[in-house]
Amino acid sequence: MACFSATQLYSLSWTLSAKPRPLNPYPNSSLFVKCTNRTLSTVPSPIRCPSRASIVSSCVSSEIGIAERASTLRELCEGHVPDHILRRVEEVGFVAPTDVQREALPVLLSGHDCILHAQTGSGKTLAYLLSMFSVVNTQRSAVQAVIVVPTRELGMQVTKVARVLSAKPAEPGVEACSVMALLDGGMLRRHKSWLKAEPPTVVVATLGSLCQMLEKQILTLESMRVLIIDEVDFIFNSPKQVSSLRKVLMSYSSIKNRQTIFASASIPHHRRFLHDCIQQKWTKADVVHVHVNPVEPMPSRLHHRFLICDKDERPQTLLSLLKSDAPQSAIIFVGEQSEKSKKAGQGPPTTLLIDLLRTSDTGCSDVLLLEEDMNFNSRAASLSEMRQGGSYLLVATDLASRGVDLPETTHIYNFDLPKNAVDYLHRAGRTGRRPFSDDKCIVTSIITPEERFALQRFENELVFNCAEMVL
Ligand SMILES: Nc1ncnc2c1ncn2[C@@H]1O[C@H](COP(=O)(O)OP(=O)(O)OP(=O)(O)O)[C@@H](O)[C@H]1O
Repeated sequence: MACFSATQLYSLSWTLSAKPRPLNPYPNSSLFVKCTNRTLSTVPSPIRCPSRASIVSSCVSSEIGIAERASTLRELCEGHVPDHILRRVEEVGFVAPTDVQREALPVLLSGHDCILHAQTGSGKTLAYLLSMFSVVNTQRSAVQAVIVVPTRELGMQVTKVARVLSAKPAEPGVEACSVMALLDGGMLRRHKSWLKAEPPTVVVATLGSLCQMLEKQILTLESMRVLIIDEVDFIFNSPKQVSSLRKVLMSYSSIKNRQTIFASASIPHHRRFLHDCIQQKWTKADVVHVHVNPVEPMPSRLHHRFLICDKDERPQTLLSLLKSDAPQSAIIFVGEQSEKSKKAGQGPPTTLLIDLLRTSDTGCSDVLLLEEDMNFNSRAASLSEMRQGGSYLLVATDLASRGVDLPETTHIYNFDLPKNAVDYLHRAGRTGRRPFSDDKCIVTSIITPEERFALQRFENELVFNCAEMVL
């Protein structure tokens, strides 16, 4: 049987295949794939262990029954998730489950390891947080859950949602669940004392900071019940992060009573990933792949357009587009500055664009920037300004393309075309983030004639139609 290491797999440039793969390359592994059409397909289980497949299969089938009957999050979670958390979830306004929550929660709450694979903005965060709250014990003074995220921005967002849901309940005797954000750029010295003196129940961490704490043995994985890796494909594909992630997963694999959850809207070559999970013991062998909307990787309410112009006409084209669209709130994605342009002493393309937008009449008073080169405080300030409501134009690099939840965003503009289909999917997914809304959201790519072919490739890989527009 062919065997790939994760590094080999993820250093290859990934292409996202929307069609199910015709062959299972790993006939000896037991993979359980659960899709929205409620069919549970199990790839033939090992001859070595035939009974395990049937046990897991019947267990997951009965869970599907629960999901079919439940119309509220409470019905799905009652008996597993503490009541004060469920009340808080309802107060916040989450009553009906989204598709991924309906599909995944029965699997997660039964303790299975799980790969949550569903469209952007589909509510994967709430699914894994509810599952996490069902296993942690706030009476114990130990870190019992770690949520790994690729960026500080996503970490702050997840921490905020976790804290809102676990806010101190009114009833006496019920402990609030403490959540620590252990993120790059944070005050690690302060966190060290906090971890030693009064360990939080949950830690939301970027890999750099998490590994520092693990190496210094300020944090150990022994008391852990659940490890969640959000945007897992991004982390595996990041040369800076992949080796740390593999180390964490390897140490965690020796923990008894553990649950592992991976989440992303894109898991290219997911069968290989599942196989690696089992073979490398990142998950238990009965890991379930919850794959929602496998044939439609992007939300259908996104409308995709493109506009062709020469490279140096793009700034004026963008201004004309903004004038005609008059977006309430928009994100304009710009590519990273090339080495050539840096060496030539040119300013970063984001700064040039910001200057242009601030001096032009775009009808939008708040023009903000989010990119890697900014200091962490300025990055946080940009995000919090957008979250205060009102209208904004955000100029951003791909730093903003993963996980960032700004539900007010109605328009996405690709000022530079993303490098690949996966990046297109995540950029486009920064809009259309209200699960039960039919509001039209628009994704527009400004391309040169030579880039038309690349965009067409994205259309084929992600199964969507991009309509040409003229101004
Ligand atoms: N049951 C629900 N009812 C209403 N809104 C919900 C529900 N669950 C989640 N949401 C909202 O949906 C939005 C998207 O959720 P979330 O950020 O979890 O998406 P995601 O699946 O993680 O997306 P991405 O892959 O882009 O990170 C959030 O604004 C969240 O508050």
